[in-house]
Amino acid sequence: MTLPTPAAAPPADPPSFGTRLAGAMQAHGRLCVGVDPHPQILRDWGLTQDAAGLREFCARVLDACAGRVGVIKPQVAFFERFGVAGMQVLSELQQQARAAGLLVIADAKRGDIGSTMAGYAEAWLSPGGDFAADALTVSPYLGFGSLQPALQAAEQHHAGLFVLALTSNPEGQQVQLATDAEGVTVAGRIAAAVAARSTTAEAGLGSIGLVVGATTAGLAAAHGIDLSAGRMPLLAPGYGAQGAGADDLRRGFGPSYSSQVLVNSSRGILAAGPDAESLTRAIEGTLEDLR
Ligand SMILES: O=c1ccn([C@@H]2O[C@H](COP(=O)(O)O)[C@@H](O)[C@H]2O)c(=O)[nH]1
Repeated sequence: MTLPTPAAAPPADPPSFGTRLAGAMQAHGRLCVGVDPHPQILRDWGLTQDAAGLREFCARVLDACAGRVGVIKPQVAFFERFGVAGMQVLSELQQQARAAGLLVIADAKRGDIGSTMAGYAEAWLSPGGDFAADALTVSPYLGFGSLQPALQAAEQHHAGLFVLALTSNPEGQQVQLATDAEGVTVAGRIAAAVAARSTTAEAGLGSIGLVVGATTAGLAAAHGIDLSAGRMPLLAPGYGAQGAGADDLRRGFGPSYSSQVLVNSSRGILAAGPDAESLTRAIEGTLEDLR
């Protein structure tokens, strides 16, 4: 008699992005290093303006980040400018970073009508895809509802989204602080919509968060925007090169700072390179400043 082969146990679901992010922040602090290979930074680092220069830049940044920070945020624009070869380097960076235990937030700021949004979500969030990331930045300015396919994909793939709410650039306020008939700002409506979607079922943080600038966080309270609802992760660019300091972050985010805020610094860290020791010192000094 042949015995039936026992059914293999289904693979366990990975923890949600919010759980992974909370763990990474607990282990390594609240710094996200921005991987922004600006033309000037490649020049300053003595690297060529091509895919080879880009690849060397990424290898050095990755070496400095692995084991020291929990999260990196490649700026897709600076890879895209080198065409297919640049995007190949981005794909390699994302895969190597994730294999080294870093979370990767792809800063691609995607946003389109729903049917097209599904294509973007598949490209950036499907596990096994060339550009698979832990989380993606998205723009809600075609209407929050247009992000529905990305919200679904994030849930299906245990990934995260950071929805632009109150961006770090001053020009953003013309749109983001405009008010509707009830006097509620556009950013406030987006924050409320994200908070309603944020799932905190596992531990710590939700998986759908907001981008709120380190330079603009103070405007949230001034305009009645609740950033603490739903324990949304808050990605805060604008620290360092754009002028905001740790005091601005603490004041601007108030009680949300200690539990929800992941601070991005790109040029502020990269300006210390290419010397590995100086890069490491910049990362460690920034981690200390943000503690
Ligand atoms: O509101 C936003 C959203 C995204 N960014 C991006 O973050 C980095 C900031 O770089 P720094 O060199 O630290 O200023 C960059 O990739 C931006 O595109 C942002 O600045 N503000």
